[in-house]
Amino acid sequence: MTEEIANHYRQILLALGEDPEREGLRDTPKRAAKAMQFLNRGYVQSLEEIVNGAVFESETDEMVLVKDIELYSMCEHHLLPFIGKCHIAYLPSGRVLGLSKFARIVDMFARRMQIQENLTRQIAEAVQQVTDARGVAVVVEAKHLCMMMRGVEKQNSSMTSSVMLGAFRDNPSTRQEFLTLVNGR
Ligand SMILES: Nc1nc2c(ncn2[C@@H]2O[C@H](COP(=O)(O)OP(=O)(O)OP(=O)(O)O)[C@@H](O)[C@H]2O)c(=O)[nH]1
Ligand SMILES: [Zn+2]
Repeated sequence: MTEEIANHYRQILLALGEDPEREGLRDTPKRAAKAMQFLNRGYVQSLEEIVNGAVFESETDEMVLVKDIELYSMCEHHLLPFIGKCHIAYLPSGRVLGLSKFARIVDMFARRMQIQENLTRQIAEAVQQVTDARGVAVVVEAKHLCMMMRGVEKQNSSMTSSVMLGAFRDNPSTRQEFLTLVNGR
């Protein structure tokens, strides 16, 4: 599979007028293929595998917030990166999720071709699924290279997307508490 992707990169370089056999580019198709596979490895992961049973019984029913999870994803329209942060909160109902697993869930969905809105929803639904929480809130803030280095060329714009499930959707004070915690840096 790496070899097949590398062959396509070789064709792209040729079509761009480059010489894929020149010294600096000789290994580039293979490197680029490996990099692209890495950036899309989320397709070959499953939620069960990454959570790996790290869901623990707990009496707590207070909001848990994991803030500033770094996020690197690929815009499915331009195959260019978008880069940002993800904040996840949930209201446990008898079970809590291992802390590192939030970052792993973010990565599993970010390492695919995405648009930010779908990524945000997939993260929220996965956390809901594994914790069976009373509510889940996810905010993603990201900068899209497709808007920065090409197209409209806006260097300072960023996009914020959110998904609120359960109590975060139904209860304005729960939602407000979350937004205050996220914005209070
Ligand atoms: N909603 C949303 N739009 C995105 C995301 N990533 C890229 N886009 C947008 O997808 C749109 C694709 O628009 P098109 O007009 O088909 O493509 P284009 O001609 O390359 O558009 P420009 O970027 O405006 O030059 C653009 O407006 C992008 O800014 C994302 O995560 N969410
Ligand atoms: Zn794009």
